[in-house]
Amino acid sequence: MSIKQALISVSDKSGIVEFAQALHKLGVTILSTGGTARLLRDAGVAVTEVGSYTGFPEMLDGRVKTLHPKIHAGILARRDLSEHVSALEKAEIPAIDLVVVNLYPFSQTVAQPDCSLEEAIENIDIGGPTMVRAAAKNYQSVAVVTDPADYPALLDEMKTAGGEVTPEFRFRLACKAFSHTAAYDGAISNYLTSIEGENAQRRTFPERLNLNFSLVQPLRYGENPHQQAAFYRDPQLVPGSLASYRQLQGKELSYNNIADADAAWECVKTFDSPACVIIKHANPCGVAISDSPLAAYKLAFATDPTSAFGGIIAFNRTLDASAAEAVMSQFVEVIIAPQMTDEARQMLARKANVRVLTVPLQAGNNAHDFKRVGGGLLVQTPDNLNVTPNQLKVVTEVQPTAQQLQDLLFAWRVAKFVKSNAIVFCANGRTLGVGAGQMSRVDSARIASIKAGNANLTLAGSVVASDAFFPFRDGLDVVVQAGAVAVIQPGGSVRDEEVIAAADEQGVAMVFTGVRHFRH
Ligand SMILES: NC(=O)c1ncn([C@@H]2O[C@H](COP(=O)(O)O)[C@@H](O)[C@H]2O)c1NC=O
Repeated sequence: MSIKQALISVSDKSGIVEFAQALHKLGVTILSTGGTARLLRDAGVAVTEVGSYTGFPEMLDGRVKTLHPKIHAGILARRDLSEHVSALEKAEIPAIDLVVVNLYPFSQTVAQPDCSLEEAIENIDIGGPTMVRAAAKNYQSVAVVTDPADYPALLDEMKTAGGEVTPEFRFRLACKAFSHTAAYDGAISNYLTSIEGENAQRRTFPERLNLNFSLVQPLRYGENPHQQAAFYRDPQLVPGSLASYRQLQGKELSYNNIADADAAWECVKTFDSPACVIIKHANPCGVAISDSPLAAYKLAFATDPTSAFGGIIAFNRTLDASAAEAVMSQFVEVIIAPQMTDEARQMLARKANVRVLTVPLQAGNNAHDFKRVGGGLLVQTPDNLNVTPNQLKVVTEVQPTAQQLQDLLFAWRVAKFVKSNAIVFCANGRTLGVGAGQMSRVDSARIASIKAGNANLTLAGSVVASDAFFPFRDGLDVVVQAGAVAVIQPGGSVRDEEVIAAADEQGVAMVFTGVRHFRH
């Protein structure tokens, strides 16, 4: 059936005038609430105010506007049931065929640091969700639009189908409407269960945590082929996050591709100089900074050419043709950069299967990290701490040189992205050997030095980072014997004295960060 009467009541008024004008041209009668009606009338659109339509003026500072049987019966009546149709006729209530509503901006209001509880409560929309839910429930007869982005598609449908909207489109709109009210109520619950005290102070973690993510795409499979998987993203896109990727070419991204691409992108983003990060199985197997993407790539690759095979490679600068050509000479699963030159894109296009992503280089962090455990969810704030040179404490007789200090900070940044226990040897802005994910720190130290040897890289004169303190001197002895002359670690072990003495005994410099970077 065609749309004859619409009710428009929106807080976000973007695009509403043009939309209402188009509806009016299509012969639709428009009902509207206070502010929306004023805006439409001023733009020359004929509207009937809800108060005069119901004969019941808005009251209680707008708390009651549309909450009236004439509105809700008009929305909820089933057009396929003669009893409903005749009940409307008997009560002289015209049907409402289209509901265009978006809600009071609750999330934006409570995001203000000085938002009071009273303000928050006043921004809980009551009449809006009631209409949205009514219209969505009755989607067989009513179309409901909660997102201005859907105005053009609705108009297109109406224009091509003589004022009608297809049942499929109405169903999709209804799904979106219920998701809209669910997210809205979730935000209210998160807020109310996180406040305490007279000043509505917010705790980081609400008593009820309502999460709201939207499907980007189902994935072919999960971590293994027998597992099903999908990728969801935060509807409030975090600036510069992997989820804002654009895929320029290549096969469909897999579950592991996305997880590794995230590790690569988060790591490469932390560097200011041109950097390249190569990830395998969630760990960096090569990281370097240099004066160009090509130079950084070559150094990163040389850390561990064997492991780099089939890696995920990220850059923090525009990928140019020379870097693209070099990367294409190895087997690579995913390439990520903020932009690509046209020449680089042509170069990459020669291997059509390689997945190529661009992600805007912006600073942004997830508010929370999540890890699922049996029957529960671990939630924490992200590890977005970066130590500065003045936070470092030299604990040995030998001081690090300026170059060593730079390399120690570089090694420390890399170690943050290596699974614990992490040991990272570096020199001159590049990794030389990475020991990752071992149950003992001393084994990680041995593995890192073995890997450097396998890649024909000398550790003589290198620096080394340990993501957490050395519990005994044995780990330190291994890295010093391998050639390290300066060490960065958090400190804080009960045996710090023993470890410092070991460093002094062997004439190496050691600095404490006072911060640990476990990563599991
Ligand atoms: N109280 C009601 O009956 C009611 N009916 C609609 N609203 C909301 O009022 C807003 C639009 O108001 P206005 O047209 O006055 O700018 C919309 O976000 C809509 O969801 C209401 N407001 C709050 O509950």
